[in-house]
Amino acid sequence: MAIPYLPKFIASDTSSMVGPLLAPSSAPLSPPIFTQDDFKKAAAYKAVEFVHSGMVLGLGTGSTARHAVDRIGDLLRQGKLKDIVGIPTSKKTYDQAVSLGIPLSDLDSHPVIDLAIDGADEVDPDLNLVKGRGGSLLREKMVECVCKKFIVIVDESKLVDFIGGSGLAMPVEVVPYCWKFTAVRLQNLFKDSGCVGKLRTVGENGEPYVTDNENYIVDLYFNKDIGDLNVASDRILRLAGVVEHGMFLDMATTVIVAGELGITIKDKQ
Ligand SMILES: O=C[C@H](O)[C@H](O)[C@H](O)COP(=O)(O)O
Repeated sequence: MAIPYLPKFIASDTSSMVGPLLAPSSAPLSPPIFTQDDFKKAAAYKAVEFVHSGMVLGLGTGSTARHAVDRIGDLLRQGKLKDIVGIPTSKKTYDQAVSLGIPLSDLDSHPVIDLAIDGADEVDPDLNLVKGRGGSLLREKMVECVCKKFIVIVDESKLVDFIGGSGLAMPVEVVPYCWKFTAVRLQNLFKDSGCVGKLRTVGENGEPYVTDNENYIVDLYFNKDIGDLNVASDRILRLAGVVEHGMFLDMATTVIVAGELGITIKDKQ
């Protein structure tokens, strides 16, 4: 069901809206132009409506999740939310939450989480996800697999017909030791899907990207559907040297999608 969201969204925060939304009413009527970031923010704000005082919250990572974390910080500052405990899913989110004064803890002290809100790189029709293109998949999965409710927030560009369907990376976190050996083994698992595995690098010299957990990431690219996702997951996780992969299967309880037509809320059946 598509819910018209723009009037509420505009009313809640106009400070970062693009020009046409702020045009005076006397201006000639033209269709509002929304950026992808506007959609991310709209989805994030809608998700934060599910947050209640006293909750233990998984705080996601990425350009969409950071809007949710900002919003939670705002509501705490305004006194509209109280007694929140945040469990950040990355060092970056930890820093953001600290800067906003959100009280934080970890899974050792809070092994059960009421609600997590996070972005995703791909969402398939069954609400399976690809996550980790920002490199935070391991901590995200650790936090989000112990949530009573996991709300995923995306703009409509993240919807795919099948996992891998965007043609972009499905990240796998691997230990640095003999990463090439592991990358080749990963690639060989999915030969039939034309899999290519590439070490994620940063900077001009192509240094390996290092995760918060001091590991590397091998990005897998497919040119075909990889078939049964649970089988694929098991095969990846059985390889020594693999720490975790970015397929989040059967974990999302709700996906909030923002796009040209408004906000759509999809609940896990
Ligand atoms: O590692 C990064 C996370 O999984 C992000 O949640 C995911 O990549 C989506 O990020 P963004 O909201 O920036 O598209």
